[in-house]
Amino acid sequence: MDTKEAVRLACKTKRAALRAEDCEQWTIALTREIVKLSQYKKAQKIMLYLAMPREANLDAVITQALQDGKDVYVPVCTDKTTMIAVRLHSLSDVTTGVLHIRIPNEPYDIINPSELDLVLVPGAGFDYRGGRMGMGNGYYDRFLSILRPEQFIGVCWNMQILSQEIPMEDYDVRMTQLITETGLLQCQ
Ligand SMILES: Nc1nc2c(c(=O)[nH]1)N(C=O)[C@@H](CNc1ccc(C(=O)N[C@@H](CCC(=O)O)C(=O)O)cc1)CN2
Ligand SMILES: Nc1ncnc2c1ncn2[C@@H]1O[C@H](COP(=O)(O)OP(=O)(O)OP(=O)(O)O)[C@@H](O)[C@H]1O
Repeated sequence: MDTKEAVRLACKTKRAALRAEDCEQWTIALTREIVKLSQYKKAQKIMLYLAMPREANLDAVITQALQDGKDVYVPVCTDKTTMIAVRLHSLSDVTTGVLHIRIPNEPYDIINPSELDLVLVPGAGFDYRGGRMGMGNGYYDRFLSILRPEQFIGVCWNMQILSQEIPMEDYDVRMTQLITETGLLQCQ
């Protein structure tokens, strides 16, 4: 079996090779799939993420959620192991963080993770059993460890779901559901 780092590199390489035009098309379908989810409709406090290039993009979902009057939160990494959820009032009220990801401008309005109704979780790759390959710092594993599985859904492009199982450690948090541009998938 491949090592976790080999799988991570393969996932990141495959994502980096995607065409921007394909990602734009998929974003339209992904947005539609997310906003029709009952979990999305029911959620008042929702954590999304500000996508990196080629990553499943949620900007249109964020715009919709703000319009729907939901409280929107996005991740901010404050050190090598800690990630906090910070309120976002507008997609234009952001700056670029050290990881070259957009983050909200300070001052931060931070929410306790347990108060979130729904967390949409990014990943470099997922498998059909809900295994997740992240960016390698364990930020989401720590963040999600105190939440119930119904509170979070993995988000990626359909081509990022691997047929091989992602190597998982004890601390890795499994998804029970994945959402892609082709729809919702219940993990086995
Ligand atoms: N959009 C998004 N935000 C997120 C995550 C994510 O996966 N996606 N994260 C999920 O945990 C956290 C950030 N984790 C990250 C960990 C490592 C790298 C990283 O290594 N990036 C570049 C190098 C950094 C740079 O550009 O200087 C790389 O891929 O080589 C990026 C994000 C929180 N925010
Ligand atoms: N709950 C936890 N408690 C302590 N350490 C953890 C925990 N979860 C993960 N780690 C540490 O984080 C490191 C990275 O984990 P992993 O490779 O699974 O990250 P990832 O899920 O891919 O990254 P991310 O969540 O940041 O996208 C591991 O070496 C592990 O030691």
